[in-house]
Amino acid sequence: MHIQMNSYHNKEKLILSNVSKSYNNTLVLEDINIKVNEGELVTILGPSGSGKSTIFNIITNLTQKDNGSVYIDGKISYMQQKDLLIPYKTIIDNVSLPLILSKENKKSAQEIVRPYFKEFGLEGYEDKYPSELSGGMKQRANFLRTFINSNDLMLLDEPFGALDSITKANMQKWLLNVRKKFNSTIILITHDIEEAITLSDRIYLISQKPSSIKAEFILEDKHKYEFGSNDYIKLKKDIISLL
Ligand SMILES: Nc1ncnc2c1ncn2[C@@H]1O[C@H](COP(=O)(O)OP(=O)(O)OP(=O)(O)O)[C@@H](O)[C@H]1O
Repeated sequence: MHIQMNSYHNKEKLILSNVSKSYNNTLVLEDINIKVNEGELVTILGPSGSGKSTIFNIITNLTQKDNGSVYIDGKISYMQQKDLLIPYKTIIDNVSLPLILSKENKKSAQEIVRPYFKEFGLEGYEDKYPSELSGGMKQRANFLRTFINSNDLMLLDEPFGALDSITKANMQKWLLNVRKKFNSTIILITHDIEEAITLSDRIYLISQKPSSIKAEFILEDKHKYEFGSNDYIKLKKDIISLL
């Protein structure tokens, strides 16, 4: 079980140095440099096809890099873009899966995950099936399963991409609260500029073909970037001008 409640130490949890990748002789990622500190929420922001998922696949070893190095301190969990809930298993069984895979018996796995259902807005849905949940709830269940696997270093690929704008806004607020409570380290992929500004401590802007990091934005004083503030509008303009 890897749920941790760390305090912020400014310790590096992930470093990608000069990572490059080609597919069929086409350079997709060129000299990617990314650093993530403990307790940070860092966003990789870029257009579709710019290689964002490939970065996550390299971090998790699903894809081999051609060059560069990857340093990881801790246990990674990965929430991929697609909904991976198993349709014929209940929500509690879906969420328990990482523990069962690490040899926990079903009953004790359920005892471990059950207390989190309230915090994740899933209370009362333990014994339902994925098809009985709304899109937002399914994503919270997906997120809880990822969190149960490890909240040490969470990789979230477009976690709210498929949601309507109201559900998305609620989920963003909810993620910020959960993240503050558990001090998780999170790297999140998005192509949504507003989402990146709302959620991030830091944003890496990735350009296209071949993809490299075009800019890094540090949002030191988060409350200055509240929706519609001068800093928010200026940052959005700066990002758009670079895309
Ligand atoms: N296994 C693969 N074989 C060949 N090409 C691939 C493979 N995986 C990704 N690519 C190509 O690499 C590029 C980057 O893909 P990737 O999925 O990483 O982008 P992305 O930024 O995550 O896009 P999206 O936001 O649409 O998911 C694309 O041009 C894609 O077609």
